[in-house]
Amino acid sequence: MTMAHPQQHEDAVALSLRDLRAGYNGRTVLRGVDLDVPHGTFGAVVGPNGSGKSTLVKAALGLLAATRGSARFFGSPLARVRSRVAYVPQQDAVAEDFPITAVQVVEMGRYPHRGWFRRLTAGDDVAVAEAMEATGVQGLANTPLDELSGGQRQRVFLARALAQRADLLILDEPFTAVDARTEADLLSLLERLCATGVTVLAVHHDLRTVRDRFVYAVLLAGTVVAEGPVGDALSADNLERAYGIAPLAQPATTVEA
Ligand SMILES: Nc1ncnc2c1ncn2[C@@H]1O[C@H](COP(=O)(O)OP(=O)(O)OP(=O)(O)O)[C@@H](O)[C@H]1O
Repeated sequence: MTMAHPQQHEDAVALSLRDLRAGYNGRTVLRGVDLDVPHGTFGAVVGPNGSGKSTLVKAALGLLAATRGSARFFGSPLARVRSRVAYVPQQDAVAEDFPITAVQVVEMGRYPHRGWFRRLTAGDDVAVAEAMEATGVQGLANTPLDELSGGQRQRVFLARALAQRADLLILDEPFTAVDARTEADLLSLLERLCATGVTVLAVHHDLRTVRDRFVYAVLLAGTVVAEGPVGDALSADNLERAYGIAPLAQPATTVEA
């Protein structure tokens, strides 16, 4: 029997996972995942390559069927609160030959509020324009997606999530294709969003950035090794348990996870 989600004030916990298990083709890659991501936190999911970070995100969002366990968002199944949860997929998951312009991608962020077949309102147009400005892609509005660089595309998908004005933003490796300056800009943007009460949960491989900039971390290695305030979750002991080495003690500035 799976553990029940504890009675929570619906806005205290943005994402709650209980005994989540998921995998591919009969192979389990994630098991026994219990997690409570506090609402309003700036959170990262870290762990070695293949530790199940993307799998966790996809299973939580129902993009991959969990083989056991459950996920709740703000105390409810995702279907009940879909407009409150935005997702920025890993860029290699985005079809490059999708015949669509940048602004059309960002407008998709409004569909959870409007439905697919309703015209966008003036309010939707404002949300789209603000999101494109915040991510610096307003000049690319009419450029086809397949003509954008990887970094530009990443900004456009972040703009789509911002346009949704969701309460929880889940991002899978949002900084992989962007340069250091853009990463710093986007991190600041996410921090500002967080300061307005939005929960951010980003899969991120750079442990130093996570330690320096994030507040909350989930450390994964096929299951949750640690979860909580960054300083506690990423303790030397926990990192050693997850990575088999003490990554932050290494001289390199980043550790691929
Ligand atoms: N579509 C898929 N089909 C089969 N196996 C998969 C699939 N996606 C991921 N896997 C496997 O599941 C395991 C976990 O993958 P996942 O992408 O969740 O790891 P990750 O922690 O996000 O890795 P990385 O840091 O390399 O992005 C890996 O062994 C991977 O090979």
